[in-house]
Amino acid sequence: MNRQELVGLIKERQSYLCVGLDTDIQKIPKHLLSYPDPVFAFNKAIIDATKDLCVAYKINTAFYECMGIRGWESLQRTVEYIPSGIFTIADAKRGDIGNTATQYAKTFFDTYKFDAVTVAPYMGEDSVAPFLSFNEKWAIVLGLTSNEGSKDFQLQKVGEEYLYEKVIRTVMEWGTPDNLMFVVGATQTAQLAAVRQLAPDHFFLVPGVGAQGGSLQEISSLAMNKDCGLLVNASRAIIYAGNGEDFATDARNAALQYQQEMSEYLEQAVAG
Ligand SMILES: O=C(O)c1cc(=O)[nH]c(=O)n1[C@@H]1O[C@H](COP(=O)(O)O)[C@@H](O)[C@H]1O
Repeated sequence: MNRQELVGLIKERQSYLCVGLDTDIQKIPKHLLSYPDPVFAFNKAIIDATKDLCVAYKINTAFYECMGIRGWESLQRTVEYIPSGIFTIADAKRGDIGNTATQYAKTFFDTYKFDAVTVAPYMGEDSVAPFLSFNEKWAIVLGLTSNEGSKDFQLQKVGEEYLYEKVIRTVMEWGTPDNLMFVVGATQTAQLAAVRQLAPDHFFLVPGVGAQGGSLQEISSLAMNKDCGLLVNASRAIIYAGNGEDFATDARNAALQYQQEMSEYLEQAVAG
């Protein structure tokens, strides 16, 4: 999916919600365990219940890889089930030397047909470049993450600036706002305005609302740009909103709350 299509989808749906399919077989409702592929059965119900409210789904590959071949099958069924026209993210946080990175890019873009992959930039340009060489595909590079450990490296000063600022500034030279996004954690309130100033045109994938306590209101007021420029992810707060027979209805209600709030912020941005 290209940028124009993504921006159009956000406008049409009045939503910048990304539903995170971090599907843990230990946490899904027990009645699904008798299905041939319980993880896919869960994801299918969540997708059916939320597909008109979100603009993206993020599949965190860890939750699938840990189940071996069965997990990869659930992942494939899930990504194929997501309606075309919705942005799909493989949250795989890959990063390796160039020829290996090329194989990772082929895995997620060619074999599984995702629109985007999350990429860890620690190994430098040759590890990121292969993800930027596919038409209408995206690398979503870790910029400033939502977790406590972001203090260990990302928020250390390198000369006058934080390491994360140096990373974002450098990585921006490798791609364009048409094929490169950054991960920016919703919990990083003090830094949100600075990150937006650093990368005014890029989309940010923003995890950390819901279970990690980040505020949708804050991220929206501090980091929205003229094209919205945000994909805000919530995983546990949506997919585990309920745990009974009607878990999908509970997930829909949680997603609807996010979407309604987002539509207000989009309106305010247009008005202001
Ligand atoms: O790249 C990510 O998606 C990511 C980056 C980050 O800084 N923080 C973060 O939580 N994530 C992912 O975003 C999701 C957050 O899940 P919830 O906290 O349940 O909404 C998980 O899949 C995390 O792996």
